Amino acid sequence: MAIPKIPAVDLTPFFREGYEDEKRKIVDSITNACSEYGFFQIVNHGVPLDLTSQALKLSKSFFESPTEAKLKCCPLPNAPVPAGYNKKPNPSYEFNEFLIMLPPGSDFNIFPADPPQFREVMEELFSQFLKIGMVVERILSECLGLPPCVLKELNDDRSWDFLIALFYLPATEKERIGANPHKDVSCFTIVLQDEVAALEVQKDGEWILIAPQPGALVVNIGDALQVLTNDKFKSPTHRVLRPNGRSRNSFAFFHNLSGDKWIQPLSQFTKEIVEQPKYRPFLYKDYLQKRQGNKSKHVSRIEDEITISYYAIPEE
Ligand SMILES: O=C(O)CCC(=O)C(=O)O
Ligand SMILES: [Fe+2]
Repeated sequence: MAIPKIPAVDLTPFFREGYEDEKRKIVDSITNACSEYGFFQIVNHGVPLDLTSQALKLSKSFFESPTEAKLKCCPLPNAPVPAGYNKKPNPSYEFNEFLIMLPPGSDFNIFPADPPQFREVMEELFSQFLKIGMVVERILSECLGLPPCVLKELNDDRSWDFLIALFYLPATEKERIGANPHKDVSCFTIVLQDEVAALEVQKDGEWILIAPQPGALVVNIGDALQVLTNDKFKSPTHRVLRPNGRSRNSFAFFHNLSGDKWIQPLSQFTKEIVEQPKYRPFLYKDYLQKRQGNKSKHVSRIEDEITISYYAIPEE
């Protein structure tokens, strides 16, 4: 069997005091993976595996439930993010259904009433993603050669993070795309995938599979970190192909910044190393809204979508 190109890194040392050499090795492998692919995988991340498998099972049975049951979970009209059940408009260029969740306790969250444990399991999964997100944030700061608290000090507001449960139908003869090639708006994203191989990252024009590994979580860099690091870590283009003969489900957790934050390349990646900033300052919320706008257009062409290059300063 071919060795997966994006293997999983064992985070155990980060949950212990000491082990400085081991931690440094992990930081090195993650730095390499981020520079090469913008993706890495983690195991022994502290998120309980019985929780991840229960959440995957519950989400699958929700998406397989009758349409009327799912439509009871439609987003509220005034929600800032369409929390609840969404299905791509038809005709559409992608084929997935998803359930958006805001942090536990948000008034906008809408969960199916049945089974009764659905809400509790998803809220617990959210809390676990928040926790591992903060560990990953520290590790990424170190990968960037910064003190571990830099990203937390820049933004400690976790209320803009959100979690999406995704469901992809099997491929048909005509349609194979589950999620179109895209880059995430987040600072970084953590993905829990089931055992179906479908997620791919683009590198040098080739699509590379993020092979599912038991117990692993996938992490990818998002646009916000690309801007903050002035392109030192780039947000990778990735896509999901619908599998043959079966459905796939996954969760994507977006570790964001506060929407009210103005973002621009940090001085550590510009002034301090005599580099010109590659992006002009912008309000993170502004970008989130523009990207949301891409999604809700009924007929959309990928070329027409707004991406992070909207804020790029043209090179002289
Ligand atoms: O389903 C997946 O594995 C990834 C989904 C994704 O890329 C996204 O929601 O941004
Ligand atoms: Fe994505």
